[in-house]
Amino acid sequence: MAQTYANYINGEWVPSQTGEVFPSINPARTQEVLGYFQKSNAADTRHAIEAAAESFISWSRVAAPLRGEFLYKLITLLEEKREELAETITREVGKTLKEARGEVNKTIASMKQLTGEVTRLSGQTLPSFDEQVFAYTVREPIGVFAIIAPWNFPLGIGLWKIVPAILAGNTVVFKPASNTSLISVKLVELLVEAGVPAGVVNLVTGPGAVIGEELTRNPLIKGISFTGSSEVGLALGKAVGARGGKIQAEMGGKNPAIIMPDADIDLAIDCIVTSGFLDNGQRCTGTSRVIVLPEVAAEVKAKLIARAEAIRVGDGFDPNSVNGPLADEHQLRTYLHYVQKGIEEGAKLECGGKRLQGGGLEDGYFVAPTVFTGVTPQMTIAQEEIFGPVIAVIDAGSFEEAMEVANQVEFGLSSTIFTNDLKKAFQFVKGIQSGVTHVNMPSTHFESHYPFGGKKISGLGPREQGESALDFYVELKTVYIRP
Ligand SMILES: NC(=O)C1=CN([C@@H]2O[C@H](COP(=O)(O)OP(=O)(O)OC[C@H]3O[C@@H](n4cnc5c(N)ncnc54)[C@H](OP(=O)(O)O)[C@@H]3O)[C@@H](O)[C@H]2O)C=CC1
Ligand SMILES: O=C(O)CCC(=O)C(=O)O
Repeated sequence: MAQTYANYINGEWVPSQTGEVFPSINPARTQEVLGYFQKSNAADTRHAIEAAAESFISWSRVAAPLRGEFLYKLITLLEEKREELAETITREVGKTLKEARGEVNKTIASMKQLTGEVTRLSGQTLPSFDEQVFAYTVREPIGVFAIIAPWNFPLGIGLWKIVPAILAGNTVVFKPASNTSLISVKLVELLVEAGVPAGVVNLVTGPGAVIGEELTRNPLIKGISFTGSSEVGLALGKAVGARGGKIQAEMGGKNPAIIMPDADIDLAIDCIVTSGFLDNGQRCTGTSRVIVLPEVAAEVKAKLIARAEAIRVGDGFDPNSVNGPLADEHQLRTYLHYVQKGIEEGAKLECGGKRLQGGGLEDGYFVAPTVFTGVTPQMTIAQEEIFGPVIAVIDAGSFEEAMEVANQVEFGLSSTIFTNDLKKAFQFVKGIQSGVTHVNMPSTHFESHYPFGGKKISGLGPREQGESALDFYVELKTVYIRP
């Protein structure tokens, strides 16, 4: 019988007032329950919010450099438990062990980047018009923040939201994605072991809509940092904004890759396979549209299809697997829905497009990497985020048309172009409507010391990561002093 895990409120592991639990399962073997978690309600959420509000009084008064002390211990713990954490991620999300190790490594890099931030909580001093007046700005903590994290990078995204929030002197209520509750409990255990005081980080597991409603309505919550679907993120932004709260939402993408006639095609294909198919395309920065110029269209299509067909899908612990299963049944249904949509709307299904169930894959959410050609920019599979291993290849007659197609979506997170023409590369960088962009690189490439976030419906609020990481969690105070 799998273990039952509690919520973490005010420094104690406590059950939900509902008395109910829900399972988190292994998407590679759906009968395997990894643990049972609290099915929390509004009252549990209020309990966590009130504990966080009480702790804010003392935590916000701790000198900023001292608040950062826990981070050194946290990094050591992440390094010591690297393999155990990666294995938990593979077991719960389905991604291969190699990808899971990559997530842990990126998380450590991101935490290292944040170590100096508490001593860089700088303001400005500017000369006043009055020579008797000394004026400056300070950055102050705000109160309790809600952290709502997704399942695709449960350790990384959870920590790169929680840690800046508390470094800045705030306290948090953390609501992880339900299907990654186990790794999220482990994440909170690490913060506790690293010495984060009681009440500073509070964990509430359970249904997003129920917990989300209380987090959105409760005036003690000063802001919400969210990563997930645009549908939920935009709704949260509207609701929390209506009562004067803050929102930072990192949402979906429909990221284009343009392939120019002069591109190194093999490099382009390598990058697109990495960014579009690995992790089953379950990345907000994943390439889902390949826009190709006529001179190289046939070569690109043939090579992309061959590479998609060669991807080996299996349990994430099998060293021969390149892709594991999709994260859950919802993802499987979404994938099958969009495949059907693509066929119905007249795109040509070149490969994949189906659930894989033979040879030991019977009991998991395994699917085949999928390529559609003959896709037009208006088709649903060219417009909506699929978040699965599906690439839509769109033909464009010229660079100008390719740019138009690339920008003809509601999303604006990441993008890439493959070309050796410097002029075209700069034209692309200038004209593309995305928060992150690349030249001759995968659209998923990401380094935690640069700001990260999207334009259009891909992002709301200040950027995460880099030197902007704490911006969302502080307010400026302007001080004028006449001694
Ligand atoms: N930008 C990104 O990195 C991500 C994008 N997505 C996109 O979203 C699609 C659906 O995935 P899904 O996991 O359902 O995404 P959601 O946006 O529904 O979930 C993301 C997080 O929000 C929580 N949540 C759900 N509903 C609410 C609500 N009403 N109020 C507050 N919080 C809520 C979820 O909790 P719970 O798990 O309990 O529902 C989870 O913690 C994917 O197919 C993909 O397109 C998904 C994940 C990450
Ligand atoms: O690449 C990463 O580390 C995670 C970025 C992210 O949030 C995503 O692509 O979903």
